[in-house]
Amino acid sequence: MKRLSILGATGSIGTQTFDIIGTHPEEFSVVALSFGENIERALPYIHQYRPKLVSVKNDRIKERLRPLVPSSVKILAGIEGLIEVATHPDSDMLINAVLGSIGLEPTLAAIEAGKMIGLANKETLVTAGHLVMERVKEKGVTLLPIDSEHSAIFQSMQGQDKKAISRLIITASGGSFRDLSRDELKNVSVEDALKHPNWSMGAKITVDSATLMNKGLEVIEAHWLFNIPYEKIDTIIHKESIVHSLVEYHDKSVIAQLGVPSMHVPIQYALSYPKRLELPQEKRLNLWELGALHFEKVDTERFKCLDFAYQAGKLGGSTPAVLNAANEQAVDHFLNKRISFLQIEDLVERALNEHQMVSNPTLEDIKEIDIRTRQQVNDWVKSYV
Ligand SMILES: NC(=O)C1=CN([C@@H]2O[C@H](COP(=O)(O)OP(=O)(O)OC[C@H]3O[C@@H](n4cnc5c(N)ncnc54)[C@H](OP(=O)(O)O)[C@@H]3O)[C@@H](O)[C@H]2O)C=CC1
Ligand SMILES: CC(=O)[C@@H](O)[C@H](O)COP(=O)(O)O
Ligand SMILES: [Mn+2]
Repeated sequence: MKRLSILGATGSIGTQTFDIIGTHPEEFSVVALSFGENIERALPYIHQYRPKLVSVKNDRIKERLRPLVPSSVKILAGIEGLIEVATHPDSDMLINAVLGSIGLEPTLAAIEAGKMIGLANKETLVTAGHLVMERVKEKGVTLLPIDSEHSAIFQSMQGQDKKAISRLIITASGGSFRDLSRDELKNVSVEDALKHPNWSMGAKITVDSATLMNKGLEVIEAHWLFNIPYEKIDTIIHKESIVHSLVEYHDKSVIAQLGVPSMHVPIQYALSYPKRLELPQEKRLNLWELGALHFEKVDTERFKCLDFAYQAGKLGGSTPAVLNAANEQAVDHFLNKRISFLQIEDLVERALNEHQMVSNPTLEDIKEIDIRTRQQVNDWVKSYV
């Protein structure tokens, strides 16, 4: 029985993690979980799995939750709570599915506590990949990808000679606006941005998918996870999201992982690794139903964020943390209808241009840069209106 801590339990990844736990109750239990504000969604999980510890976004939510759960459940709030969930002494593995750079510190704390980690929170590696991977190595901790592309790459590397990898090829659906012209992108709505063609995900990552920033974040995530230079990481548009990513080897052999677009598969693989459990509720991939799979080059003229991410990744130091913070804040403004879709990339570009890079940032540097960048973006947005 693997005992789990889950951050972001009420989100898209969090709830699909519970689907897997529910499918294999003999394999997994939940000792601690966190969520933000969605008490209604969290309550059934708390009552069914009886975690010892629950953490919420703030004291207001904590007070609302207290009378609704058994007194034996300890309730915490804020970043301290996330860290306690991530490092709970009774847990074997952390599933980090919280949204945003707030996920970094709990990941680092879990590594220090020697926990196995299933990582959906890509912001952890984007903001501080150098710190995270150094500690992973030193502590000998197992860090397993949940992001579908990284799970595909990881699966395509099993049993292979890692030194013989010549290229990673990360597939991108192209997002909600894949076929729109630059001119048409000027006036797209939030509602349209949230209509992802293939995946049902949280709002922020769905917008990132539409700007192609998600692919940019994934390039940086792959660089750190697999220790591959940026020059050897390619991206390609694949509108069906069936080939989840590919690994090319020196002998030009290319190994890929395929499947219907469902996060159940990578979540379960991380949970059960190195075992493969049955996944009866998931659809089979019948290629004959699709007939054809399509691939095309990414148009970085129409979607600038992917290039920004490559540039930030290559510059390194504190630059990816700025990219991420500016993007998180800009997407939040877009979702709240304060800025237009293309202003997301303007704000990210401006933040990158104004940043004085710190070459080997500490956790404290990164936290400070994250706060400062968000403030800058907020000030710029205020000046727009
Ligand atoms: N969704 C997907 O298919 C994929 C997601 N990912 C990554 O996984 C992560 C989660 O994404 P997704 O599940 O889509 O996001 P969601 O927005 O669906 O869920 C986010 C979760 O984080 C919680 N949360 C948000 N802010 C806070 C906070 N300040 N304190 C505590 N908890 C908080 C939310 O709580 P509440 O809602 O209760 O407020 C919710 O449980 C992201 O890093 C994303 O990039 C990666 C690959 C695929
Ligand atoms: C499911 C998943 O892993 C997402 O990150 C997905 O990749 C988003 O799709 P695109 O960014 O390719 O549109
Ligand atoms: Mn992904």
